[in-house]
Amino acid sequence: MALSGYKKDGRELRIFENVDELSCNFAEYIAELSEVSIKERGVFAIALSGGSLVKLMGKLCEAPYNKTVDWAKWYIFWVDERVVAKSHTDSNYKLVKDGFLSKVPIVHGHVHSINDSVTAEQAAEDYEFVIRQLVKTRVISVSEINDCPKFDLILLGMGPDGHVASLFPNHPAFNEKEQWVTFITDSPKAPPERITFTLPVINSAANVAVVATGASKAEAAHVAIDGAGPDYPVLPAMMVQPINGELVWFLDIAAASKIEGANFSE
Ligand SMILES: O=C1O[C@H](COP(=O)(O)O)[C@@H](O)[C@H](O)[C@H]1O
Repeated sequence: MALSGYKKDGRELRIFENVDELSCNFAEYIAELSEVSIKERGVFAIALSGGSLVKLMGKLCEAPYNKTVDWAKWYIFWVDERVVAKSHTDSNYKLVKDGFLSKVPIVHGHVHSINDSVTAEQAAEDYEFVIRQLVKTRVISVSEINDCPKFDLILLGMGPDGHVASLFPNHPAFNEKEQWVTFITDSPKAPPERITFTLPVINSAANVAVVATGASKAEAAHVAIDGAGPDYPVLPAMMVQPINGELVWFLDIAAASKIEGANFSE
């Protein structure tokens, strides 16, 4: 049960005493959205980030979800990826494969990872092409507002600097409005070469979750949720504002400790 769950400026904040409780609620949230989407559209198109998020999805691989979720209808994408071999320890694909995909029966052909044998620029172009084909066949829905893909769910982690996906503060990729998938070759966090969904794609999703745990994320969570002060750049995390979708932040107490008005009584 969340210590605190409330709406703030159109986004729902769910704050948990510890990561175990957060993980339980997070799994329930994903399973419920999967059920709704499969009922409405026959498929569930979910885009995952890497980082600490993947471990926090662990309960989905356990009972009851391993048996109750309709895994055959899931289509998997990556919100961002490091341009390294799929077997490399820095690969978000490898992280998700080892921590999630290898534990649930998702159809191999429904797993859409990047081409890791080309440049970052080409990988971004190829990945956008794949997504465009799947929008045409409506495996991925389309936004009613713009021509962007409308993923059923986008899962984002947040770095201590307030980055989401591979959109970093003060980096030009953060302002990309035309492409669905862009690339960077100078990521402030290693490895330098990455591809990433752009903000218009993230903000066109039907549902977006941002997950942040630990004290190192407290300042960025405060700035992203309460708004930037004069000393702060605009953080990518604060620009996550789905146009026509639902946004939920999942935080543990440590990450939520600086949020104004966060109420930790049950
Ligand atoms: O580099 C990345 O970092 C973010 C945040 O990672 P975390 O370990 O601090 O949660 C992650 O969401 C992104 O996918 C990844 O490429």
